[in-house]
Amino acid sequence: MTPEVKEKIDNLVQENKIMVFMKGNKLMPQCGFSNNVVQILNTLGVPFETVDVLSDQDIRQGIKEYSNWPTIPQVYINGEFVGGSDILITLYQSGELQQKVEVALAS
Ligand SMILES: N[C@@H](CCC(=O)N[C@@H](CS)C(=O)NCC(=O)O)C(=O)O
Ligand code: FES
Repeated sequence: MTPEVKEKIDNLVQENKIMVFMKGNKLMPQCGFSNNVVQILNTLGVPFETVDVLSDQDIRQGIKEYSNWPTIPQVYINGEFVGGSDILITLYQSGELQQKVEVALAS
């Protein structure tokens, strides 16, 4: 990943309390895994930003290196990598995601 791509990702995860790297966008997810994440965050009713990695190959590859995580989607909360679809589902079901989000939005 170039320094420019790293800086772009740094800015995205620092400027948005909940940042989602996904395929497609909120209104039209282009993959079921990305759709899972969007549906969970919509259900929680929290504000979140998204980046469509299908329209930015540098970010698509860069975010995997940045997070040391091989797949999309990737969710960041308060600048911290939380996980992909499976992890979000688990955290949502246990109530931990609500907690994390509340802490992040209050900070
Ligand atoms: N088990 C993963 C599923 C995500 C996944 O397998 N993503 C694949 C297919 S969308 C991926 O990102 N492949 C690499 C790529 O498309 O760049 C999760 O929990 O997020
Ligand atoms: S785009 Fe095929 S599984 Fe995500």
